[in-house]
Amino acid sequence: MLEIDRLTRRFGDSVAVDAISFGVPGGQLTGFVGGNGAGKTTTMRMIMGVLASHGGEIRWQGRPVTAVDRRGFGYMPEERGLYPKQPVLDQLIYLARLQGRDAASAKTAAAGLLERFSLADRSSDKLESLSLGNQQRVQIAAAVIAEPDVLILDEPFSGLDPIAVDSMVDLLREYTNRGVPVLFSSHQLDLVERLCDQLIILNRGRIVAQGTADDLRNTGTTRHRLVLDGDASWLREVPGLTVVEHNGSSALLELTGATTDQVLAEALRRGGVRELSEVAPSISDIYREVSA
Ligand SMILES: Nc1ncnc2c1ncn2[C@@H]1O[C@H](COP(=O)(O)OP(=O)(O)OP(=O)(O)O)[C@@H](O)[C@H]1O
Repeated sequence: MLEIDRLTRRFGDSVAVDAISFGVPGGQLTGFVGGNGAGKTTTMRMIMGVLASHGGEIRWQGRPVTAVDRRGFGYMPEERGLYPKQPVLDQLIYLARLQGRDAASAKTAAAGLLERFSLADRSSDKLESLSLGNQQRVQIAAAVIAEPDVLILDEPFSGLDPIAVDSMVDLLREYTNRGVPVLFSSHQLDLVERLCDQLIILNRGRIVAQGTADDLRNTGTTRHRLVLDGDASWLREVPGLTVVEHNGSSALLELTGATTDQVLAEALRRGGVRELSEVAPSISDIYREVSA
């Protein structure tokens, strides 16, 4: 378990990360979401020790993390970090050797990862000659080449095509199945909702929501879909509800005082009702609610 305890970082007078606490349990995929400038990258940099913290503690397996522990952490930084002018395979072999592998096993591991990401035929090409998505795949390979104990990935899915997203997902699952804690940031909320065991939503340096997707959905506002025979625009005049969306005979409602029975009775009085159903909030809805 990786534990973040009241972690804080300032830049000048502004507090980029404000005493945040959360755990990244082994075997779980934890998604880190938040708008631009929310503090995700800053937090990940502090976890990796590439940026000093101004307060709080990071613990790995119950004690303060050390430089030696961090050598076993795989990291994909936001600024990426491989050499554009070096051949892809050589860079991965170099990284594997830095982790103490012998030449033969470093080459096997590097070639295996390139194969897995369908890049075997680009092994001797310079990184910069690959498309951005393929460069991204190599960066991911670099983060996992040493078979890390912890994985910290800053936007690993950005720029990936759907096939590459699937191989990335398989890879992350492989690590969580081995018991590795995985923390990744993303702006792709649908993906985060689908994948993560736990979500952490950050806003202006603070955690504003945390839990499983179901936990978060339960805290969000439930809405109602009402589909009528005729036009639904009269709903805008009804007290005790807000029309969130209106399209012809269909409306998405937030009840702010009115009950479903009252809405149904009024709708029936005005004509036919085809549907009245509860709509659970999506993670995007919750994200908007807590980040407002
Ligand atoms: N080196 C730095 N010097 C000054 N301010 C910084 C520095 N790094 C980050 N910040 C500030 O800290 C805040 C958090 O930035 P951070 O990059 O951690 O956000 P983020 O959640 O990763 O955003 P994004 O989704 O845009 O990558 C921002 O206000 C940013 O401007």
